[in-house]
Amino acid sequence: MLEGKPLADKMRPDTLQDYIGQSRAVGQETLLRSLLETNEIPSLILWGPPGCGKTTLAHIIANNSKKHSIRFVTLSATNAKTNDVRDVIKQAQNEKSFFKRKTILFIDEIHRFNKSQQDTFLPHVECGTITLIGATTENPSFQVNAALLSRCRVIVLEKLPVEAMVTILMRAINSLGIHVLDSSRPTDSLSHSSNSSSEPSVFIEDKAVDTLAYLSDGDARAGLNGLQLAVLARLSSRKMFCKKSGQTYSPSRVLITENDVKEGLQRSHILYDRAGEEHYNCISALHKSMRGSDQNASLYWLARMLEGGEDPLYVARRLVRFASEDIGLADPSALTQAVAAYQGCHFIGMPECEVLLAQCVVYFARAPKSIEVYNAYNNVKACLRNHQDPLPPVPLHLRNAPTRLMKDLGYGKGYKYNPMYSEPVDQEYLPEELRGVDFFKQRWC
Ligand SMILES: Nc1ncnc2c1ncn2[C@@H]1O[C@H](COP(=O)(O)OP(=O)(O)OP(=O)(O)O)[C@@H](O)[C@H]1O
Repeated sequence: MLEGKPLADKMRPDTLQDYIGQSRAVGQETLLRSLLETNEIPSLILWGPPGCGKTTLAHIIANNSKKHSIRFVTLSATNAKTNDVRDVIKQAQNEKSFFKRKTILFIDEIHRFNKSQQDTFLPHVECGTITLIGATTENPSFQVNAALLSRCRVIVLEKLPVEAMVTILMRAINSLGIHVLDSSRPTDSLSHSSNSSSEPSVFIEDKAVDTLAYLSDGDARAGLNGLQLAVLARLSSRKMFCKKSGQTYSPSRVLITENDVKEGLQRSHILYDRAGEEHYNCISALHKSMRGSDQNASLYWLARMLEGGEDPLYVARRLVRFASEDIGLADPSALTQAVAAYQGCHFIGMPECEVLLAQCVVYFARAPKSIEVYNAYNNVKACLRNHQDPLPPVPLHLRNAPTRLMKDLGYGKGYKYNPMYSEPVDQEYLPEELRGVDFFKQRWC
């Protein structure tokens, strides 16, 4: 549950029953609630502060619409182009005329579209080709075209109150299997709980939950991601190297305190999707920055991953690969550095191991680079894979001859044992048909 997507995305509710707070907008007696229940969705502008549930409400409407065969298309104004909007509208027109299917178009951060982009969908909202749902943190009176605004119902969502935040956090805490510790009975349940599994039991102080709910300032995403980072940070620093025994010791219980959640909250805006695209984008940026010998960029991408909750061992594994792939024989000790950094991370965990990785990353950015071995090895692989006939036999003189029969068959015959010669030995080591090839110079495709 803690791996992969940010917790806030995983906890996004699918139904109105699980949508907490916002009773003024979607409470039992509201017009919007009855429209949603009868699936008569008008064009809407959802206006509210970050993390209060605008996208979540759109997601609930989407879920409901799909049950009624209504298409739900999402675009984000941060990266969609006018042509993307035109494509959606064209398809909506086809769906409407050929299959009588309605289309709801959700535009996140609609205020980022300029006036002429917003004008693109105005006539199509007017004639009912699309139902528009726009989400914005900005006052729509200033950021949405007056003509478009007049065709949409504006729904004002409020900053989530502390009680709603507690409910949302508690739901996540329960689904993560975390136990809440009653601070009026200090460490009681912590010391009496038994745990036979290899996974540690995670506890959170009740006052840490209250503090997190309070400090999230009505932003459920910040609260949930802050919780996730606090738990991840505690779990990775759980492994301690026990100097006396020389072994890794992992306590079976982990306690999340008020300080942990405060720290998690401070970093919640940089939490990123550890299984998604961002994870691969960042590691690729790190790899390329080191390859380009840019020590500042290398450190930046490293910190962005670690601060975002990345597993330090994942980064360390990439460094081991980099040491050979990009530095290679230009500095063979790079591999030793990378393996040492990997082991160091394994012993001490986060946050202590971050400086080990930083040292290694800067070493690599500054190191001379050579892809000679990497290229040559790829050539050998290509040579083997492209070989049409059966692969050539191992030359007889290179074969081992542990039995009499093998000796009689000529195994090892004529082999020149190099240490016996004071001069370079003239001897072939490749199969006959490859004599003279140079994998370091020739290129195999
Ligand atoms: N009212 C709510 N009930 C339950 N969970 C909520 C609610 N509002 C937000 N959340 C949780 O917070 C996460 C973030 O909310 P959401 O993406 O809907 O915010 P938003 O208002 O669209 O924010 P932004 O403007 O930053 O995009 C959701 O994935 C969900 O887990």
